[in-house]
Amino acid sequence: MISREALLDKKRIVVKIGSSSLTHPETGSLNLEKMERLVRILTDIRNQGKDVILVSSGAIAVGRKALGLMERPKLRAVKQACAAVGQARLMMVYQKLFAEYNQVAAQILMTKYTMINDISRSNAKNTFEELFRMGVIPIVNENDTVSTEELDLDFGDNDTLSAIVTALVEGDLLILLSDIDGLYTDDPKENQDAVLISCVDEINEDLCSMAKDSTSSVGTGGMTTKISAAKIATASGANMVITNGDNVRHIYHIIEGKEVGTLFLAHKQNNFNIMDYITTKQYEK
Ligand SMILES: Nc1ncnc2c1ncn2[C@@H]1O[C@H](COP(=O)(O)OP(=O)(O)O)[C@@H](O)[C@H]1O
Ligand SMILES: N[C@@H](CCC(=O)OP(=O)(O)O)C(=O)O
Repeated sequence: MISREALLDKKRIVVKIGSSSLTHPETGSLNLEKMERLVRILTDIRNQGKDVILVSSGAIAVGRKALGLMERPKLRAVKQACAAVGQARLMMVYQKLFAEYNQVAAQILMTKYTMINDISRSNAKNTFEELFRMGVIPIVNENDTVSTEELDLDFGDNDTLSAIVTALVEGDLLILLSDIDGLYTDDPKENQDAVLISCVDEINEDLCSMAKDSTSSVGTGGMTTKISAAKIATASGANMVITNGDNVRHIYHIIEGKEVGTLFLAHKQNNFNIMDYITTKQYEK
């Protein structure tokens, strides 16, 4: 068994939480108790002297709920309108919760264009660094309201975005909080014989074929996008863990080197270039 001691003393940690972990499945409303525990733990980790980033989904789910839409929106303009309403509400809740612990939080909304353009990418990196110096916890999401799917200029999912952010800030640990314990040999919702994989050393085709899309009404990408995220994060030099967001204390357990979820081991590529992982029709021209 591979020791997880390598996860001890990680200095720069990115935590991503998905919409299905943030909301109650029965009603689609925010799970405030879970958010409260998450905020408390992130603040505590920040208090230990670590740099922390939260990548939070939920803008569309929260906006949808606020606007009373029963179905997941399909039309882009409706999705983008939901995100405009939901992002503001989400940040209002985060700001209130972080303020209870006297922790300053910031909002960073990114699009793929932020990464493609050298100046915006450099500005984003400098902003993250400055926020770390100031002891602030940045809360990141895709700028869904203006992201442009037509030109493949959107990330589309926050698993990939969180890995790109990890690479950008040279983070050393990415934790994906999901609605499931980790990567299984198949989607456990479809296959009862699926078995949890504890550690992944190499992301090969066999592994990719185990990861399926999401079947939830709020989640995006399922395990497919988490594998894409793992490729980026591990190549950039970060370890990545997928774990169940139901128990946010898993964040502590992971940092303590305990066996939780699925660990993807870092394999830093010497010539790692983040742009190799950001493909758009426009960029390829
Ligand atoms: N091999 C697999 N192992 C685990 N979960 C899988 C697998 N393939 C597909 N899934 C699905 O991925 C879902 C988690 O992704 P998603 O719905 O996007 O939520 P989130 O963004 O909150 O993580 C699981 O609930 C599960 O149904
Ligand atoms: N940016 C979108 C979420 C995109 C996404 O990847 O969602 P999820 O699968 O819930 O992490 C939003 O805030 O609604």
